Amino acid sequence: MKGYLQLESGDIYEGNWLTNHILEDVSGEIVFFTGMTGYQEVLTDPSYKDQIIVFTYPLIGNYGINEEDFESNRPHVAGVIVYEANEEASHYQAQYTLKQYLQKWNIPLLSHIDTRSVVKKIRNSGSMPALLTKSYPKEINVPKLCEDNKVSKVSTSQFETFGAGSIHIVLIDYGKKESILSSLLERNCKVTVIPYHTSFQMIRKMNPNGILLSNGPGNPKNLQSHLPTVKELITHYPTLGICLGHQLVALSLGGNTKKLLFGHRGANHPVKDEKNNIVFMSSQNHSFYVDKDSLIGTNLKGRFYNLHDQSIEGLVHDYLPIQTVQFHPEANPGPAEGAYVFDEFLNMVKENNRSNVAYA
Ligand SMILES: NC(=O)CC[C@H](N)C(=O)O
Repeated sequence: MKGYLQLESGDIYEGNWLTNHILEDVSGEIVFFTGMTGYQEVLTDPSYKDQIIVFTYPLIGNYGINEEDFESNRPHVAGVIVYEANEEASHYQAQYTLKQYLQKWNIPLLSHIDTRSVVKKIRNSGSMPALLTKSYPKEINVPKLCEDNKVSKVSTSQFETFGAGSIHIVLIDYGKKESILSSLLERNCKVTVIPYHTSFQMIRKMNPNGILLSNGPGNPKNLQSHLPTVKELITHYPTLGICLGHQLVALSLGGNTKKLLFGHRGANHPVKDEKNNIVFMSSQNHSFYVDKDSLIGTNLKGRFYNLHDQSIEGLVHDYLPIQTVQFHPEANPGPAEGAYVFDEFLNMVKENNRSNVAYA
C-alpha cells in the first residue's frame, strides 16, 4: 500500500506504508538518526516521544527486535521512515521483526522513501513538523508542533528502589533510559527511581548520597516550574545531569538553552573532554543545547565540547560537585567510551561522603 510523507515545507515523498492495519495519519517533528544499528534502542528511548524518526542507514531491521535491548517498556516515536525495512529478522534473540513490533504498538512504518533527500531538506531547513498519511496530500495540512510537557507522558508515577549497594542515588525520571539505571546498578549503587515532580523535601527524606537527573523529551524550558527544585537539589547533593538533566542544571543556575537546526542523533559524535585532553566518540540524541555565552556569571563552565559544531557537551561547577553531559555516557546505542563519567560521578559522591561537606 502506498503512503506519503509530507513536510511542513510542502515537499511530498511517496513510499510504502508497511504497517497496513494502521489507518490514521500521524504527525510530529521529523528528525534523523545516523547510526547503522541501534534502531531498537532509538525506538524505545523516551526522549524521542512524539517524533517521526528517519533512519539514514538504508537497511533497517536485519536483526529484529529482542527482549534484551529495550530502553523502556514501549516505543515512543510517532512514526518511522526507512529506505528498506528487512522483514526477516536474522538474530537468535529476535522476538519480532521491526514491522511486527511497530504494528503491535500502532506506529506507522513507511519504507522506500528517499531518505537522503529528506535528510538534506532537514539539514537545510531544520527539524520541522511532518505528516505521515495514506492518501496523497492535496494541500498543506501538516499540523503545527505541540509544545506540551512531554516529560509528564513518560516519567514514572511510582517510587521504585533497585540494587542494595551502600551508595544511594536518587534517579529523577524525566523519561530515563534503562541503560542509565543499569549503569548505576553495575557500579553497585542502590538506586531509587522517582517521578520528575517529586518535591525537594520528599527527596531529602530518602537520604540520597547523590542525584542523577535523567534524559527526557521536549524543550527543557517546558519544565520551568521545576527549576527551583532542580536548583535546590544540585546545591545540596552531588549531581550528574544527562542530556535533558544537563540542560535543566544550566537553566536552574541562570544559563540559557537554544534549539539546534537539526539536532544531534547518532552514535559517532566526537566529543572533546578538555579536562583530560582526550577525544572520544559518543552516542547522542538532542535538539537543544546550552548556550555558552549564557553561562557567564553562573559558576558553570564547559568541560566537554562537540567537535562537529563546538557546542557544549558537558559542564562542571566552580565549587559544587556537579557534572553534566549532553551526550549519553550510558551509550545504547553507540560507543561506551564516555562511561567513565559514571565512575567520576560516583567518586565525587564518595569523596563528598568522606569530607561530609556541610551543605545546608
Ligand atoms: N535525550 C535527551 O534528554 C534530549 C533532551 C531534550 N529533549 C533535547 O532534545 O535536547
